[in-house]
Amino acid sequence: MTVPTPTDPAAAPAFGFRRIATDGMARRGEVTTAHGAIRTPAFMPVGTQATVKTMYPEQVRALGADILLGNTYHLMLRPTAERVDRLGGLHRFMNWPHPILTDSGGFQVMSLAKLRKINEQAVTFQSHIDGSRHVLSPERSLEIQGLLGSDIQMQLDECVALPAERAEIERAMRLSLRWAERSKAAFFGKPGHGLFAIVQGGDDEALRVESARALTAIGFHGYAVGGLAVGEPQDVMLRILSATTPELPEDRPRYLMGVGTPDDIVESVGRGIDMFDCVMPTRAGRHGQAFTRRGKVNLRNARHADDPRPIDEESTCPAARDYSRAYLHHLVKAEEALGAMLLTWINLSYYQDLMAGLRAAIEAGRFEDHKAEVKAGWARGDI
Ligand SMILES: Nc1nc2cc3nc(NCCc4ccc(C(=O)O)cc4)[nH]c3cc2c(=O)[nH]1
Repeated sequence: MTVPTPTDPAAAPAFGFRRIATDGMARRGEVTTAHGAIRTPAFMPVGTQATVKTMYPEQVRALGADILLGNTYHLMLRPTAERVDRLGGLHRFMNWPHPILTDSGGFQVMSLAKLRKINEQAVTFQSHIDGSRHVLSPERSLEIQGLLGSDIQMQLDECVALPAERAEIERAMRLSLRWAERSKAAFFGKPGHGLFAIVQGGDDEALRVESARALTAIGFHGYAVGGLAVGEPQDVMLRILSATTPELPEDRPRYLMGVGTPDDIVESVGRGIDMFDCVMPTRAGRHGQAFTRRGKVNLRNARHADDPRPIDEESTCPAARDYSRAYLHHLVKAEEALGAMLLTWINLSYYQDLMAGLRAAIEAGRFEDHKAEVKAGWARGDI
């Protein structure tokens, strides 16, 4: 790997987080990175294979996204981190000159790879693409994320699906703690680049508190809550958040991995979470589903076949304002690519509008009122 030449410290701002306002547990903040600032609460569109599927990066930026998520697992297999590095890094490669967070690969290995084995040293697995064998250690994961040029790098961890035996949850949580120590020791830390630890502990509050306190004692630029959105009901996720976020430093960003629905996001912001990522808006868009201020709309449903109304005439998003439901229904039924493009645009625009509304409400000290207004919109049902 090319040894990362430390950029001129004066050139890149230090990695940082500042709280602008708080309202109960909800926080309005800003993360600063080498590639720009992130307004929080923030939603990160998922760009797994160096693209937010069906979207131009300029479009993603225009709808208000400050940061994208990339995946170590996918990019190490194809086109490989070394090739992306030779081509100038992930920002250059995908023409996204703004912040990028990369997941460390552990979760994707467990959900995608074949013949995977985990031990103290590393995860070994076979590529789901061509069956080639790979080893992912805490150190190799950060080497890959450094080659990609990721602004926020995640520690390698072990996430267990729920429900699970307490002994299994504890084993994985402790392994993740030891891997957090190794990650901190291995992190190069170019100016403006941060390393986030990941809290594990399943649905066990005591293990979650132990993990959060231990990671805080080690010290990281930010803290993710992992091991959720893995099949547990929303009330379990929220109970775990309520037990975990108070144990994390108030002056560092908190990132809830893989979450979630608009309701998950609103409830989690109210429990002190600052950053989110989820494939839901993009994947649902490719499957004919639209997220709107008045809830979800399934454009595959025949009831839309003659409906001339746009999805949301008040939206600033051209895809939500300038195209009829009848047309979207037609495109989806005909499996036309434009259907996936327009619905992905609609969904990401809605998620960014949701985040912008939450940020403004926290600044105005009216988070609870705004939460009630947003939920009332979803309940209207006249979509
Ligand atoms: N390193 C690391 N990464 C994670 C990613 C996650 N992603 C999730 N959940 C995604 C849930 C998910 C999956 C699919 C869809 C859809 O098809 O719409 C929506 C949500 N939970 C997650 C937990 C972890 C974790 O502990 N550690």
